[in-house]
Amino acid sequence: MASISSVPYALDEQIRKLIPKSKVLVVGAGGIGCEVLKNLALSGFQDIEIIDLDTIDVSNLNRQFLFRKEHVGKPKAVVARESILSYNPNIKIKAYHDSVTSQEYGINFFKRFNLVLNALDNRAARNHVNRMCLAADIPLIESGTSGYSGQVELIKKGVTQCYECQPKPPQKTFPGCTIRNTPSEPVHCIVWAKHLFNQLFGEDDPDQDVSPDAEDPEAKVDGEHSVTDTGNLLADVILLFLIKICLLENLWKTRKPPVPLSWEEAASHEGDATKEDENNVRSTDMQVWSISKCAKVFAETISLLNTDLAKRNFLVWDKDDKAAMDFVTTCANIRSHIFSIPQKSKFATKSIAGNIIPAIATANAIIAGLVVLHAFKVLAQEYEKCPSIYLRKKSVHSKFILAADKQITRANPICYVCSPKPFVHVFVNVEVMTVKEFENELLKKHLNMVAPDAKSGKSPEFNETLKIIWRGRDTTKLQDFRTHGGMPSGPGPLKVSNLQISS
Ligand SMILES: Nc1ncnc2c1ncn2[C@@H]1O[C@H](COP(=O)(O)OP(=O)(O)OP(=O)(O)O)[C@@H](O)[C@H]1O
Ligand SMILES: [Zn+2]
Repeated sequence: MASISSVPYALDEQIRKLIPKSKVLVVGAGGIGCEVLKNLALSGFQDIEIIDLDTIDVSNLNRQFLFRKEHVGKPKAVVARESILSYNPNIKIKAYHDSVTSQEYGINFFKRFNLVLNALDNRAARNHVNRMCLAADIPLIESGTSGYSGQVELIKKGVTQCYECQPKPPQKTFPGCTIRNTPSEPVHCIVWAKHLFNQLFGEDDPDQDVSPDAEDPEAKVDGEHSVTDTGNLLADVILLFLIKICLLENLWKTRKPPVPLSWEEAASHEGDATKEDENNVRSTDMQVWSISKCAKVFAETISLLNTDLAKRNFLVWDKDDKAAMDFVTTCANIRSHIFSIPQKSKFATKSIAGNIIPAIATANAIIAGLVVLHAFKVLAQEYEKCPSIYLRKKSVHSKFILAADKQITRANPICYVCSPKPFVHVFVNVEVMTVKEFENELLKKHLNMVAPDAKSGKSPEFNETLKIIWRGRDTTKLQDFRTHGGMPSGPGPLKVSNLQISS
């Protein structure tokens, strides 16, 4: 038998020497983040920082194994740090309970690390870290899972493509807080309605709790507010979820608050219904129902589902079951109306509801393992050995669940984020677009421009370099925007020196 000293090391000497000297930032301590942190600790990293904005929810416990029942309600980053220290008390590890998009975490914050590992669940935060790492020239390993699928990708300025080099399909998963507290799109209300169906009629699943999340760092509730027991399921549902959400005052400082809707109002309200047209021969499933119709169908469906439930232990949601689909359509539309979100037809709701994807612990573990294997190569600056790797469900065509690109993917030369001369050509109708809309719709929503170092005043390039060419038009409004438009120090890494606006 070979003695321990003769067993070869899994990692070569160069990497073994680099690991304890490297400083790593992990962004997100959720499903992938917990696995990544454990892998880092067990492979000898000595200097780690973690940032996560969320607190621990019961629904996280089945896969975010650094957290236990007694940690529910506590900040993920703080508890993750404590759990990692129990693996190895000698690690230097710092936790931030905050959003990585906050102005405190600007370019200078990122420059302190040798490597950044993303373990996030939303595109806005990913875009932000992408830009920060490009600006600070720090390698970033980007990762994500969606059900049984996943992906790991290296982003290194001047070597690989960046997170924003290619347009991405619409996002399919949503942060829990958005579903429970701050829906802004029809899909958020549809996911919520589906979870509510399971909570009322299905098997108990803490992952699908629809109660407003008072632990959301954006929210704050003063005291406990109990809801009177009306003995009426419909009224209970509306009261319980609406009163609570309206009480989370801090959520509504910068957003339009939800407007509670009583049962009486709902029964007579028309809402955003498709205009009734006597010549309209389209099926009712293709039309957006009025709120009064939603309320009527909702009440009928509840009684049907209750009768069904009396015969079985629980009901299983199925998009092809009429009552289940009527419940989700009407419930999602009533919630959308309350939150001033456009309503959807039953047909559109069905296609969205059929596409909702569960989180799979094993997929997170596999992806996190690959993240840390990539990290070793990045520390040795072997970037060419880090092509993107994809995890996918076993298919009839291939017995492999992992596939890697043949080589690293180079940057898109016209990427407006990472190309050496970023260029954005925007067409706007100056007769209708206001400066505020320009800022909110174009700069923030589409181009995702924020001012990360505004507080520290360390990224003044936006005002200096933004030149808007306003062909033959009155520029007064846009000059106002440049000087007082609320973007004091600009988008940090995204230089828009030759942004052109054409009417
Ligand atoms: N802007 C941000 N700054 C810091 N952390 C963030 C930010 N956006 C998201 N996160 C964190 O990224 C993590 C992503 O993990 P994960 O996808 O497992 O989400 P989750 O909310 O814990 O689980 P689920 O969405 O499945 O309920 C979460 O812990 C979330 O709080
Ligand atoms: Zn790019």
